[in-house]
Amino acid sequence: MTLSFTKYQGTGNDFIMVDCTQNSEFQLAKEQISALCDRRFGIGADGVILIFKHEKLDFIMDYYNSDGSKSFCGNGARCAVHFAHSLKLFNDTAQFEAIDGLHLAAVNQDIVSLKMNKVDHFEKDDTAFILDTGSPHYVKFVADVDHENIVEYGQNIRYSNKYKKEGINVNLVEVLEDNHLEMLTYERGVEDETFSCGTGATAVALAYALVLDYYDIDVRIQVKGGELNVKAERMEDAPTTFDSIFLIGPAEKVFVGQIEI
Ligand SMILES: N[C@@H](CCC[C@H](N)C(=O)O)C(=O)O
Repeated sequence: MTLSFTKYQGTGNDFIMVDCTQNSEFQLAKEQISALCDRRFGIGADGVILIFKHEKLDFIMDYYNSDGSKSFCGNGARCAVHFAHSLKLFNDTAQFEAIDGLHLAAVNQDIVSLKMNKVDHFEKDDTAFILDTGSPHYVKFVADVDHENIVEYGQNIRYSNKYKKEGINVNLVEVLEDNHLEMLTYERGVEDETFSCGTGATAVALAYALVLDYYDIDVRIQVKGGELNVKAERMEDAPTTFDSIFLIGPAEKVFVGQIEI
């Protein structure tokens, strides 16, 4: 069978998009997803996203990591919104369903602003923060990310007894200046460093607010593939709760193609 796809990237986190709006039964096996994402023998990507029609909303986003596992992906969602916009599934603002529930988003040229779901608790693991921003994240502040080996560090945490069953995404973050951070991410499901992680950037921004006791959050975050912006509000009467969380950044169509699967 010939599969038509569109390749996207959002700050270097890259995805294979498949328009399934005319084929609600379409699915890919785990082995097919891994083969498509393979950077030597396939198209190459961190994940695959299937876009389906929704009865009431603008679309459904079905995200798969490169190993075929499912989760929510913030950068993938921003790219999916840009792709759905190019398919004319909505005008300026979108409402769509993903694995973690409903999301709102807006497109302005190549910048996509994505509303993330409320985060109402966090945990500490020694000095690291554990937050679920649609996918689970381990956030550790370090003095200088340039001196860190994120793959080695990430694998040690992700495959530790505590996390090996469910897996966790691991982020190392350096504070460059007030409200300006730099981060590295090791992603479960890709099992490697990625150039960016949207749910990770969101977790990092919330952890930063917890450390500095900030309530009005507006943070710029340098990732390997560019820059993301996270805005959020921390509730004065419930300080472990964050709402009105927005992940903002570029999403770019890279190429279109067809491949035999
Ligand atoms: N790159 C993503 C996160 C993708 C999901 C993650 N690998 C997991 O399995 O939890 C993002 O931009 O959020």
